[in-house]
Formats: sequence, C-alpha cells, structure tokens
Amino acid sequence: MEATIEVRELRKRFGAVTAVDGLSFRVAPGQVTGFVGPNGAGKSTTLRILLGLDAADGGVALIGGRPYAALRNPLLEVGALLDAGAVHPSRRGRDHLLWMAHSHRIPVRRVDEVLELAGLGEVARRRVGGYSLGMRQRLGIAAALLGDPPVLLFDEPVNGLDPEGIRWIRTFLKVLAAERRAVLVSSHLMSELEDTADHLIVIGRGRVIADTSVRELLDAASGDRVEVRTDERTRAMTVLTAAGATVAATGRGVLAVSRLDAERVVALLGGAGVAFSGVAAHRATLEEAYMELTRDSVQFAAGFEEFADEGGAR
Ligand SMILES: Nc1ncnc2c1ncn2[C@@H]1O[C@H](COP(=O)(O)OP(=O)(O)OP(=O)(O)O)[C@@H](O)[C@H]1O
Repeated sequence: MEATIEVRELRKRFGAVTAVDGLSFRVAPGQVTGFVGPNGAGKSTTLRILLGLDAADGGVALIGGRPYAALRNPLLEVGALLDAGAVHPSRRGRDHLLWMAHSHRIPVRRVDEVLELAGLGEVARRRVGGYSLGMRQRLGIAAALLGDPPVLLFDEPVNGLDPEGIRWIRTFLKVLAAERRAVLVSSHLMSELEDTADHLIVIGRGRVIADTSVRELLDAASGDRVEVRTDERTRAMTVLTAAGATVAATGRGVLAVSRLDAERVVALLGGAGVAFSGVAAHRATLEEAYMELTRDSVQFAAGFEEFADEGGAR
C-alpha cells in the first residue's frame, strides 16, 4: 500500500458550525508533517473522518488512496493515536494489545515487540488505571504500531506530557518517518512541533492557510530584515534611511533594518564612522511565523465561553 494521506475538498458541519470547509492536502511518506491550527480549527474532525469515525458531508479522505471503510485490514494500513484515555482502567496494558492483535490475526510476538518499542516492557502487565498519562500515551502509540502500518495519525500526542515524555515522542516520530511512513501529527501549538516537523499543513476555520516545508515558512517569515546592534542609534538611522532603508528601533541598542542587505548595512555604517557591535540577518522563529499566518484565523465567532470550556476540558 502507498504510504499517503490525502484529503480533497473535505467538508463537515455540526449544526451551525462549519468544522471543515473545503480542505485539501496530501501527506507524503518519509517526513513528519505537522497539522497545526488554533483550537477549533478542524484538526480532530479531519483526523476522525480519515479514520472513519465521522462521516464527511462532502469531499474525500483517503489512506493509501482509499477511504477508511474500503481498507481491507485497517490496523495493518493505518495506526492512530486519538484519545489515550480510551482504554478501560482495569485492563492490563499487554492484555489490551493482545486483544487487538487477536482480532486482527497479528502474532503475539508483535505485541511484545511494540511494548518494547514504546518503552513499556516493564509495566506491560500492570493495570492501565495505574498508568501515568505518559505511559497511557505510550500504550496508545504501541497500539497504533501493532499492525506495522505505513500511515500514522497522531492527534496532539504530547498533550499533558512531561519534558522527558515530549522528547521521547519527538524522537520516535522522526524514527517512524525515517522508516518511510507517512506521519501526520496535529497540534494547536507550533512550539510543540519545533525540531520535529519537516512539513506543515496550517489550517484555520476548516481551511488550509499554508501547506509548506518548515524551511520555506521560516524563510518567508524572516523576510529581508537585518538587525543592527549599535549605541549610536540616531546616527545609524540617519545614514541607513538616507540609503533607502526602512529602520525601526526594536529594543535597547537594536535596530531592525529592511530593504538593505547585511553587507550594504556594514559598508554604510563603516563608511560613515558609526560604531556598531553586530549586524545579523533576522531569523523568525516557527512560533512567529505561525502567529503571522493564523492572526486572522483564530475562532471568535462561536463565542468565547464555548472555547474556554473546551480548552479547560483538555
Ligand atoms: N461532535 C461535535 N459536535 C458539535 N460540534 C463539534 C463536534 N466536533 C467538533 N465540533 C466543532 O467543530 C469545530 C472544529 O473542531 P475540532 O475539534 O475538529 O478542532 P481542532 O482543530 O481539533 O481543535 P483543538 O485544537 O481544540 O482540538 C469546533 O468549532 C468544534 O466545536
């Protein structure tokens, strides 16, 4: 099976709320693709439709070129982590996986393999009710990997994890992608995907805002700005503006210069005898780039309280 995820013109409404509004994107194998957007943007709904848990009102959602309902052996074709709290607390971790494996004719040896992969070997025979959130998250990931699927969907996998757990999941996602799987990971926080995602699909109000490599997004957000450190701000501003630059003071002793490259800035300041201690091209952070993209897409329309409630429940 082809390791791809594809969504075309996908639509979904819940009463008056349009959750997904003509969404189209394709996820390629071999890289971690971040699926990012503010709360309520439509990420979970899209993932649920991909997994056949919700029906779309229009468009298609395909795993390896086929809708979920048409997959012959779903566990072998797509793995997903949606809600790590879904396992019954009285059930033991290993038994939960054994039950899943049995119903899909997956050998018992694979159960122990994924328990080891997820770092759960030692607690596998304990009841899930006694697991920490991190352990439950790992169990969810072990379950997703049971059928060794080429396509993986993770909904907010680092939610509520401690720094060690977050580091573990990040590394794990990269390893899974390096094995040529298609890995789609949702998050409402860009910082969670920093250093992990190679590609980003940014959505807002159920629509794609950007479908871009992380590198391209950062390059675009960084623009042609140059930052200059100088104690002679007024003189520097005069010299640079006269040469056609737009200059703004961004902090104590720091000027942001647009429309001139770093080399020209150095030459102009040097030529005019203005002292400066540093000139550097500005690099936007992923968070800055994301804020810029989603500025107009944060959902206010449905009422603040509803979203505050939703946020509190997560
Ligand atoms: N079962 C449902 N019934 C009614 N409205 C729903 C339902 N599921 C989602 N919605 C609404 O659809 C919109 C999209 O929600 P969704 O959960 O897909 O967003 P999200 O991007 O995953 O958000 P978050 O980051 O908060 O998880 C929201 O306005 C939400 O309130």
